Amino acid sequence: MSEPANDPILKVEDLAVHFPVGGRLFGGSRRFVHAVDGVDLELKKGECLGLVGESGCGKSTLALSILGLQAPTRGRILIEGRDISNDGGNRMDRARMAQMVFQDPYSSLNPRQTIRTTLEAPLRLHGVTARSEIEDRIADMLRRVGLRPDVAKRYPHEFSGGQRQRIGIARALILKPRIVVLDEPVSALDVSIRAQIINLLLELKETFNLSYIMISHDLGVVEHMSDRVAVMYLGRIVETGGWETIFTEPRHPYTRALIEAIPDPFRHGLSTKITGEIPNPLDPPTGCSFHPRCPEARDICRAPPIPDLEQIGPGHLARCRRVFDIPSWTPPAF
Ligand SMILES: Nc1ncnc2c1ncn2[C@@H]1O[C@H](COP(=O)(O)OP(=O)(O)OP(=O)(O)O)[C@@H](O)[C@H]1O
Repeated sequence: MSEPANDPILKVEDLAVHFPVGGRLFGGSRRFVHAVDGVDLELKKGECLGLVGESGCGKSTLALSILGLQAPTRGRILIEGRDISNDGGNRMDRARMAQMVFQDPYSSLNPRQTIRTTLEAPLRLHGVTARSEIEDRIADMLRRVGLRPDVAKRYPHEFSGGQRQRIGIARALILKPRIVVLDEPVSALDVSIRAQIINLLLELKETFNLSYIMISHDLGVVEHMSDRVAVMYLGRIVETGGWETIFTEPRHPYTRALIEAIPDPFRHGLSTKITGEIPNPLDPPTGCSFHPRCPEARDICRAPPIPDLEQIGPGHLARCRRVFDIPSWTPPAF
């Protein structure tokens, strides 16, 4: 993995996204889901940040805010130092800065459009109108993702899942964005071609000096791709650090449980399951929101307020009151 440069290309400061939901509390006040609740993070140039956590923890809402597709309730998003939190009028600029590769290559491409039309649309929208330039850029991008330029005249149904994901990657990169959000980019693909797509994404990151935010519930994929990892639970980051620190010395009991749940092929696909359900986000537990599922929870964990995200080592932060009291972690025996 290459050493990323130090400058942050993206800074997220105290970001919150609260969605109003049906029903009112006794007394008439509205109810809100706190999908993202006070997230701070930085993405350095050339870095891949893995964003992990179970379904419903707020990963997609955070990603959509970064892409400008979801207005924040509170906080700031700075791309290359510019606050873009509420500049909806600058969507065009934002599309040049940040793009997304979607999880499902089957539903993310329009079945009625040729690949050329799919790749041409963002170029035209951003003022590239000369036919020869459009042709050159489409052909170049298709080659970069490992496809022949003549596939441009074909339709999505003519391609396999892996080829469609290559087309999805070409669409995300055609405007030469600086940041790419990868939303579970290989989880819908055959296991046999996942490694090819992961390697392609790593190669393109170097070629175009991209910075990635990689969303996944699958820590196995994140381990391969990420320089740093942020673990989310119920709208908040509960642990963050370099990938090696997170995978070899996780300190938050939730991170440990996620790592222990990585399916291990040597154990015939068996893995430890995290016990209990994610709490109802409309009625979150007091104190540490993980305490009802945490094997290390004590009374102190149940008491308000919510624990802070505290530095526990170089570049390593965790949101756990018992972080220095709980036993050291032994990696699962493979
Ligand atoms: N538009 C919305 N209106 C109301 N609640 C929403 C909305 N979008 C998301 N939520 C809620 O916000 C919380 C976070 O959802 P989000 O989709 O961001 O989680 P996620 O971690 O990306 O999950 P997944 O991995 O399943 O995509 C969930 O409780 C979800 O039900």
